[in-house]
Amino acid sequence: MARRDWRSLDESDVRVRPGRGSRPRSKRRPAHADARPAMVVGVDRGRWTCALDSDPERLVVAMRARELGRTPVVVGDVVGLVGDVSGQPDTLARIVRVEDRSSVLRRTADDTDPFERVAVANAEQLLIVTALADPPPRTGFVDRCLVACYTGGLEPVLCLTKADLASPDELLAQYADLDVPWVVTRYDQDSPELAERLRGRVSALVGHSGVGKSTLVNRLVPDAGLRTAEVSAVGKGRHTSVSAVALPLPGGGWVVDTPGIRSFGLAHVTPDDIVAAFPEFAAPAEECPPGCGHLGPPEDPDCVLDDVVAAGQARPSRLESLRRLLASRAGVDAETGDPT
Ligand SMILES: Nc1nc2c(ncn2[C@@H]2O[C@H](COP(=O)(O)OP(=O)(O)OP(=O)(O)O)[C@@H](O)[C@H]2O)c(=O)[nH]1
Ligand SMILES: [Zn+2]
Repeated sequence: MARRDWRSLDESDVRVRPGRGSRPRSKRRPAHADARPAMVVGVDRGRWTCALDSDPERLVVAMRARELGRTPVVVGDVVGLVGDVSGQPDTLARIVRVEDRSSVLRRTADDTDPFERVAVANAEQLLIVTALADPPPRTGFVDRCLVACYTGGLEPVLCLTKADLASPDELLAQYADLDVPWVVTRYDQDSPELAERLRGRVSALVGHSGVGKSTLVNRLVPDAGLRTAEVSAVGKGRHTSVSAVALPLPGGGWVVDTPGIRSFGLAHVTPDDIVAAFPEFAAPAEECPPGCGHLGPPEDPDCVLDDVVAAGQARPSRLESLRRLLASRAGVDAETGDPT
């Protein structure tokens, strides 16, 4: 990446002209110092739709510059653009740099692509959309989302829909020990609380089919369908599965819808990555035998985390929650034993 090259310059790259003042001049200037910052809001077959200065009204279509090499560029990425950034029809800018990411969500490997790839970059929070009924909540799915958040650097938020059909109390009780923020919604009412939580931030949304995610997005983003068509293949009559699309919120901020993403890739996540999200267990876990999965007996009979609870240094329910997440990483629903 151009920016890395520039950062890695050392004294030998700087030439001081003798007798001409003391201003050092670098032999190589940072490539494309004039590149304009933009956020990627949609990706479709070798074309990236970007919002110049993160302004949803200034969309620019870009291709990747050859110098980027294989650096992946995904929705949410902050990129540097050069060339024609007018956004006029049939113009094409070039992406010359991708800024470091503050968070990542990986999609699971599937039949068409055996690798877990980053699907969304730089989202601050993940809205885990789950219906309270019809379809019934799947805690295995929620748990996998939580693990993806803890290891990808996002704040999780439980978004419980269809509150007109069932009470959230039972589900919330299961997550009380994890201190996950939550909002409850229903399609016949606005949720000022949710709007407030999303305002000015980049939030990814994930949920199974039928939980009411489209209903939610349509309520939050005026012209959501039109916007989606604009930045994806949908409007061109192609039937490609859209990986992710960033939609602007009227009050500022973005929601990143993730159609086609059913779950997140956790194959790269280790048990210790998950334990790190539990401060009271993270340090003691270092005393566990090498390779301990921290599940406790019978899988991990010498795991010390049980001792932490026995010594009164952590609540038993916290260890239960931690172990439920550890089990979800393995792709097995802790409740039903079914694959998630
Ligand atoms: N009772 C009730 N039904 C709802 C609510 N929100 C959505 N629904 C209904 O649930 C069904 C699914 O809603 P969608 O918004 O299409 O769900 P989705 O998650 O986007 O599902 P896909 O489009 O399949 O991805 C529709 O029939 C909605 O009318 C709600 O708050 N209460
Ligand atoms: Zn252990």
